[in-house]
Amino acid sequence: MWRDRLLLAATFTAIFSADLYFILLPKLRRMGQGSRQFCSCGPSNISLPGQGGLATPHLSNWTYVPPLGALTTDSTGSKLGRLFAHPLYNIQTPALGPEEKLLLVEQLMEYYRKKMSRRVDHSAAAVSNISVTEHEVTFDPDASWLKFHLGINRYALYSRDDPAVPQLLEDMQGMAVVSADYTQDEKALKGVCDCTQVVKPSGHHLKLALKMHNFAKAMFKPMRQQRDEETPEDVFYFVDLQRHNAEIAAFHLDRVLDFRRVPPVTGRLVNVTGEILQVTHNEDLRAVFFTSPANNTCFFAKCLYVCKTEYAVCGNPNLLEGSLSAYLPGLSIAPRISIPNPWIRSYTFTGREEWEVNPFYCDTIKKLYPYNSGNRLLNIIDMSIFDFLTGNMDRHHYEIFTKFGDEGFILHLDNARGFGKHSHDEMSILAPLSQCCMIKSSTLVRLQLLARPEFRLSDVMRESLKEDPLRPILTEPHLLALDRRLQKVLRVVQRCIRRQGRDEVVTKDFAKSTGKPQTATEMKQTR
Ligand SMILES: Nc1ncnc2c1ncn2[C@@H]1O[C@H](COP(=O)(O)OP(=O)(O)OP(=O)(O)O)[C@@H](O)[C@H]1O
Ligand SMILES: [Mn+2]
Repeated sequence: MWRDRLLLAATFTAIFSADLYFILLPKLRRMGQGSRQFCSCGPSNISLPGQGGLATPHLSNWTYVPPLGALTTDSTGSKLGRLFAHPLYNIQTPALGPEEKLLLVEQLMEYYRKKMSRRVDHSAAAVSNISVTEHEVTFDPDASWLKFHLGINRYALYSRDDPAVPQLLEDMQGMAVVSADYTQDEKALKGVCDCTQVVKPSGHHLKLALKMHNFAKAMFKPMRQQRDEETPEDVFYFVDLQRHNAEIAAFHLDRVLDFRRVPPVTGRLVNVTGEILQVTHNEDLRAVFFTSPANNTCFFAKCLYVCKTEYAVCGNPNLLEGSLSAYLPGLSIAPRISIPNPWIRSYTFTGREEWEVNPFYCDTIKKLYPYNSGNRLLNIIDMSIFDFLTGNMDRHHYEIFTKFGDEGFILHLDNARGFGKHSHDEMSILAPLSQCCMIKSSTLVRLQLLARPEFRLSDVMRESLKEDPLRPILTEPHLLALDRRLQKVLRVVQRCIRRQGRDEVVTKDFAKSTGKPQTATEMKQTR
């Protein structure tokens, strides 16, 4: 009996020691290593992309800093908070030299001071013949939109913890609108569309530039479709409506993916009478306003095939939902060029582009400047993943800032044709990825993270979109489609790896561009 007890005690001690040695101790050691790995006290050795191209700097230069700001805290067990606190989302770029910033403070202030003085002259002249509500405009050098402009650098439009971004979203939601006008591209068009072509030249959509009382400017796209309406099957992507909620959701998705290539976008209820009709100096814009039989104030786009009143948008009776996208710095101070997407679609009923019929299309592209070196092709592939997730087939061009030359990031502007069909995944949008079989390592690890249940893409997007005043921005089926599509992206990558090997497919954020940065003229010649 006594011997039995001794035997039992000895057995338990042995089991406990084995457990301690083989399981608990290694676990503790791993935890210890883990906290050292991501500490802010020295160079990081995260097993992530290692080589660092120009648009993704070398990791040994990057340091982990604890998350900052309301967007990144995790006091309530939020998945988004945990995502943004993850080491992958806290790798800081090295200190930026003046050449790596888009704008210099003095240059920007001077530019806007001049613009302000011109505005005073203009409004004084304009009041004489039309009754426009004149609002006070004040130039605030500390305004969030100026801080956003000043934060743009060669890596992204804003940094993760930049407090100017949430501030800018808040300002765009609540500030008084002091003027409204057509956007530049719409003015260039002067309401004319060539209807012999299926594709309009540009910008026949209802979109306006709104200016706030602190001189902030935003592009307004009104609501044209209910959240739960799906694009009918027989509608071509190029005649599909633009969706204000797609613009908003795309900004959030781009931030969740950590690209930061979409300017900040927020939803807002706009008073079409008080904040557009009564503050515009543009006679053409005033002329497209009318009152509907239901006594709602409406306006329509001045273009041949959407100028009819049945295509108008109406307030209820004055309030209308829309997206507001923060303007980028003007082209005269921060020039950008627009480059045709190599995977452009034909924009006709019958046409086929080469990429649709030639499975080796990418081999040709890889040899062509500027896709033959640097990050450009990988950035196009990032963009195709982004567009596939939203279902946007309308990426005919992309824009880059000329200042950063070939190594600059690609702007993801105009996302309004995404989120049209939740029940369909348009695999052809992924053609750059599936045909080139290349992906940045940094993009892949983030996608893998977002596929895990603890960070599930639909969950972090649902949470992020709750911050918008027009919530809910996406219906549940659209949110769930994001998870399904993410799995499809990962499957395409897996297939590539199986065929070609990991080293060929997963690019360690790419080698440096071999050539010197090109001038704008050189770049234009290649278009
Ligand atoms: N946030 C922004 N700041 C500054 N310019 C912008 C911004 N968003 C868009 N633009 C400019 O306005 C142009 C038209 O915008 P957008 O593409 O969103 O409208 P669109 O009606 O779909 O035009 P298009 O038919 O040319 O695609 C863009 O190509 C871009 O140059
Ligand atoms: Mn467009």
